[in-house]
Amino acid sequence: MKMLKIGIVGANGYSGAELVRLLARHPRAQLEMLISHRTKGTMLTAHYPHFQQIIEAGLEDMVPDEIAGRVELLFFATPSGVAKNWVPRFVDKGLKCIDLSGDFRLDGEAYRQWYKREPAPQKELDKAIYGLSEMNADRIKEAQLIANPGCFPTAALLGLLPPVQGGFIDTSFIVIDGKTGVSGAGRTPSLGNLFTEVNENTGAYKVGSHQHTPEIERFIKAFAGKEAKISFTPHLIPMTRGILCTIYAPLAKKVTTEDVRQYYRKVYKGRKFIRIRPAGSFPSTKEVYASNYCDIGVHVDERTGRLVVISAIDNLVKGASGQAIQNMNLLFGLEEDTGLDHVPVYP
Ligand SMILES: NC(=O)C1=CN([C@@H]2O[C@H](COP(=O)(O)OP(=O)(O)OC[C@H]3O[C@@H](n4cnc5c(N)ncnc54)[C@H](OP(=O)(O)O)[C@@H]3O)[C@@H](O)[C@H]2O)C=CC1
Ligand SMILES: CC(=O)N[C@@H](CCC(=O)OP(=O)(O)O)C(=O)O
Repeated sequence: MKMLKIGIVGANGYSGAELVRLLARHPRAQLEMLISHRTKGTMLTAHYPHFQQIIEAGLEDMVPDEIAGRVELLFFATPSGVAKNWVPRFVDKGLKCIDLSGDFRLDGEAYRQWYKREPAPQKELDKAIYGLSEMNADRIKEAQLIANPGCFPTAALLGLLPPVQGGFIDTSFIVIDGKTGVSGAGRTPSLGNLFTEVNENTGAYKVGSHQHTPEIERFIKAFAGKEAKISFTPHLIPMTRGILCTIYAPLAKKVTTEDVRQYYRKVYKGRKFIRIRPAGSFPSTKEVYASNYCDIGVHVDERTGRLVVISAIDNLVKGASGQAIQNMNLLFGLEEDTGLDHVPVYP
């Protein structure tokens, strides 16, 4: 069996280490190069002893010519602003790249506005295919460069797109209340992620200015053909993993909860990682913990004339590294769930 030679840039960050964890048991993946920045030259197990006797590899420096000779697929699990500088030279050499950051998800002008830095070259932005696996599989299969979706956009779009596509809701007034675990902020230390700041505490952040707002609006338009105006507010929750989005939108026609639920089932028929909850059941983050599932519950509120959608994912798996591997599987003609068929960890 031919193994895929894989490199991971940012292998000692949380999403990089999650790629390592999942790929270590992927039947077609060979972890050929683990690359980092400040920690290059050290062993991965020096940072993550849980990999002892499983992945005993060193963290290497970013040397483009060497990488191009050793790997055929390169994941970037680096902060936004890094991949855009490196991806062009790998794409030119024919490598396939999957970027977990926001560098290739927006058009240049929106990136400049929301990320406050210069965008990637237009040639690469034009090449990038948005990796929302359940909605874009045909294009992902043909891609050379995949822009892996953000964690909140994954939960929000998988929850929102079916009722937008079905014409069930008015897209001019969508409210998304997002909640995230602290691992979403990565392993690089910061004041706001100290135990004392986060424990027994909950608050909103980046109100009206979160970089995932234009990403969600852009891909509602791309996948459902509708202009949308969303109000998205993220909240930091004292838990390690998980994203829960509670979405409210005015109904555009008279429907029952069962009508809407049946429509979701039709849209996601055959999609292994989407679980539509039965009547009266709504997801929580623990029910998808450490798995690639996205669980969705829906409710038509007849009193207010609004649709309420609740979607839950694990931010590091379906919200980042799991979906990136799902896209790798699509890209290399493998079954979509290869190496990802994990049962959620509960409790
Ligand atoms: N955490 C999450 O839940 C999610 C993360 N993402 C995205 O994934 C990316 C990584 O996030 P996360 O894992 O949380 O971040 P971390 O802070 O945990 O890790 C960042 C990694 O990037 C490396 N790095 C930093 N700067 C450079 C550079 N200039 N060149 C090469 N490597 C560099 C670091 O290496 P070193 O430590 O050696 O300097 C480290 O390995 C981000 O773009 C994030 O937005 C997307 C969805 C969800
Ligand atoms: C808890 C926390 O801080 N989460 C991060 C997750 C976003 C992320 O990972 O950034 P990009 O998708 O834009 O690359 C945030 O809300 O900014």
